[in-house]
Amino acid sequence: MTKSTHSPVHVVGGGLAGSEASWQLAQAGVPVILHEMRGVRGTDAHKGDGLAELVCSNSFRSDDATANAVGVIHAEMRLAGSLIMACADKHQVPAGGALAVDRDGFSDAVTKAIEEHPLITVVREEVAGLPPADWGLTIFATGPLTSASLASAIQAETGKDSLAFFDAIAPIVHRDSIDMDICWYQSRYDKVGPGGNGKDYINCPLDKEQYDAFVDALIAGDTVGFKEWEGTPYFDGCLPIEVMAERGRETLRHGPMKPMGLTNAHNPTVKAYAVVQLRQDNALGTLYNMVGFQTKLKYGAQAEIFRMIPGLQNAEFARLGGLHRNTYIHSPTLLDYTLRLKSRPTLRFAGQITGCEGYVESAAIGLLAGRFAAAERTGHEISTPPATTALGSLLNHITGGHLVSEDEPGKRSFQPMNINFGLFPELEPGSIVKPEGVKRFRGKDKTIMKRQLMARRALQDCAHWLGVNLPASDRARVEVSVEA
Ligand SMILES: Cc1cc2nc3c(=O)[nH]c(=O)nc-3n(C[C@H](O)[C@H](O)[C@H](O)COP(=O)(O)OP(=O)(O)OC[C@H]3O[C@@H](n4cnc5c(N)ncnc54)[C@H](O)[C@@H]3O)c2cc1C
Repeated sequence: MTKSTHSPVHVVGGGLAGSEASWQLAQAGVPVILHEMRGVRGTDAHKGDGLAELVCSNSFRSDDATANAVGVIHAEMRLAGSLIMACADKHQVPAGGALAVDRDGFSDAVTKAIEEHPLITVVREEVAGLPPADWGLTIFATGPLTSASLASAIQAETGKDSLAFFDAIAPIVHRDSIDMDICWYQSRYDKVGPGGNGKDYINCPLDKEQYDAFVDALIAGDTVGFKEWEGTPYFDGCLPIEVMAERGRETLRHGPMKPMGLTNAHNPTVKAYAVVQLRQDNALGTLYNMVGFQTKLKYGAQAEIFRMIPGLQNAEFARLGGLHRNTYIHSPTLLDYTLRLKSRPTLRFAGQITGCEGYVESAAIGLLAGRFAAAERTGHEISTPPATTALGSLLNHITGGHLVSEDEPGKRSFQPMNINFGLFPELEPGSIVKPEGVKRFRGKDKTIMKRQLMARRALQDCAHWLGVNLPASDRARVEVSVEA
């Protein structure tokens, strides 16, 4: 390892995040020792030894940087010199508007670039505990399938409740798609919690007929099974909603759908038979999660069944529910804004273990962790991305943009999340205006324009942050055009 006067940064895990973090460090002139256990020890999902192996689908999802949050984060990562995006672009296979890759070609390209970089040394070994003090700056990017011994060591450092082994994810809905002519704001028994005002929840009322139809649909809905190695992690407070429905018709009415302590603001004299509650999910108030609605229903079935709930008939889901094996830390309480562990600031976390979700998001957080560690190692001030960018929005979600809820003090309200426009700050009031010459400017057109404006703002702010010019390529296009 030559040509650098800096001491190395250690990166643990050579997946999407660890490879990207290593690349960013090395490109900034900082030597890296990358520890990857595959080669000596496998995981339950990876098949080979290549770096950045895609464990399931070969898609990086939408590549539309003009109106899709995933496309925007692709474009921002390209601006920041991402290795993962460069290799994905080089090994792209046809997939309509999505960016899909030849998985072996992609992983081989990442492995070659990392192994041939003069400042990176790859060591094939399991890191079974927290590093010795002489390692200095270290990034943990060991992913959703972090080895058991390392997970125990992280848990010992961060506390029993700070590491989750399963996602128990309730669906998250864009607030502006909820019909407030049917729903109303109210906390159960008007309870005022810390920072609340007695109106912290959105409530959706069901009468008996609607409730019965909903329970029937849940019981009949298609579900996804657990993989053999995942086990069946049902534990108290985390039963899938369809399993509760199967246990008895009234179970939900006495559980997550209980109507007690709530009065329908639109119809105060009629008591709802059951109520679905949604709780604010991000500090911006743009996203709401369906309380207690973790589920193993297939995605298509979820959207259809949850839109049966009065007020959610047009619901747009920022993410659907699930229950999966996934190791992740409670980042909002554990990490600072530059992804450092507060209790031990020489350690950073990156990738899915921080509570982001998806290949692209994991690589994006790896990119940030690598840049932050490089700045720290080279004695520069750490520059964080503006909150208006996709990178900044995701970082904000991970490190603190969530809410600590009233009745679940803190811990469980942080859920892994894909990038989506609900994580972006709202536009300036008055930004969305009917284009000249357009006769009908419907709600759908406004939503499209909002996304386009958020995408444009993100790319411009990201280019400014990085000190680069936006390329004139289609991918980084920022024009706004609303079709009516
Ligand atoms: C079964 C499954 C399917 C998924 N499918 C998709 C999908 O289709 N699309 C999508 O966008 N996302 C998917 N994900 C989610 C997620 O985006 C990916 O898991 C992604 O690879 C996460 O990137 P990462 O770099 O954080 O972790 P990984 O890519 O998993 O990389 C972590 C690396 O750390 C290594 N490691 C672990 N412990 C140690 C240790 N103690 N010492 C040294 N090395 C260690 C592992 O071998 C691995 O190479 C899936 C996740 C799982 C578990």
